[in-house]
Amino acid sequence: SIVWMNGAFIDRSEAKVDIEDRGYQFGDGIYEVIRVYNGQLFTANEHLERLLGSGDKLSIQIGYSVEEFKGLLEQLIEKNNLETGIVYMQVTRGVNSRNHAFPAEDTPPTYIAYTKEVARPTEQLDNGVTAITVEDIRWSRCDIKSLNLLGNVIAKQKATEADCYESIQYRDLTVTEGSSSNIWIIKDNAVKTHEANQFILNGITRQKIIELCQGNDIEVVEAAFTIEDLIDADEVFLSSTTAEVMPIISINNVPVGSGEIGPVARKLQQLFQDAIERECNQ
Ligand SMILES: Cc1ncc(COP(=O)(O)O)c(CN[C@@H]2CONC2=O)c1O
Repeated sequence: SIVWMNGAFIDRSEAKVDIEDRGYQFGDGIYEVIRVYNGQLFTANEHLERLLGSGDKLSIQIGYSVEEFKGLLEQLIEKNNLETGIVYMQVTRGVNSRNHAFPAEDTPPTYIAYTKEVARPTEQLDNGVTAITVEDIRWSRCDIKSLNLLGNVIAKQKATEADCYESIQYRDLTVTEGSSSNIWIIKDNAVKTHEANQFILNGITRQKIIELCQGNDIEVVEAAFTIEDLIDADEVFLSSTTAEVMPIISINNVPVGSGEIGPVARKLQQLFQDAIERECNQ
């Protein structure tokens, strides 16, 4: 397959990273995962705006505009004949002899983008998934989509070891987000999710769901909720670029609500599907 690396389209086998790349040595970089349906990028502008925003927050000098990146990613999708999948895109602070402090400002970032076939998780979307709760041990800049993912990796590993799909993280007793997703509860027909601050990633899917709620008379509140609220919810679901609107039917082996996927999650799945069809004329 073809990857885009540092301005050139090359074969995947030629893509090499220097042993002193700061992404490799410090996790000093940022990334995005963008969905492709029907051979078309979905919510690319939002993802690429967030990528540039992550660069600003870390003072990584990104040398491409949203439009320039979008053009390159469309070429990459074309070259790999990608129909349904993702584009993984990453920018690090570049290569320099190992030193914690930033290298000279004119050090070129390392850019990589590659495609991957990823089917829609239809079985899980139809039947729901399971989750466990784990303490959120991450740093306090989770709003930056950085390569510093060890806290997320450990949380996801715990879910996997428990034969679950996701870990629901909490700080003190407040639910923050999943290891690679945002978390939502529904109680008395009101949808609630953690506010977008430094303790969660402001998911693009999260933003789309809020938009869909507001446009379809579904009450939605961006506010923190506790583990208690989670256990007491009528419905729970997670959201991410790859998981879409993913119902959670049990948490720590306890069924959520009736144990069946609820009507609000079903409605949001339909609205999200409609949004995909509109944008990717699927
Ligand atoms: C920590 C975290 N929170 C929330 C989300 C959801 O954000 P989006 O709605 O913008 O996807 C992600 C997605 N992480 C990407 C998405 O898929 N795989 C990943 O690592 C994430 O890693």
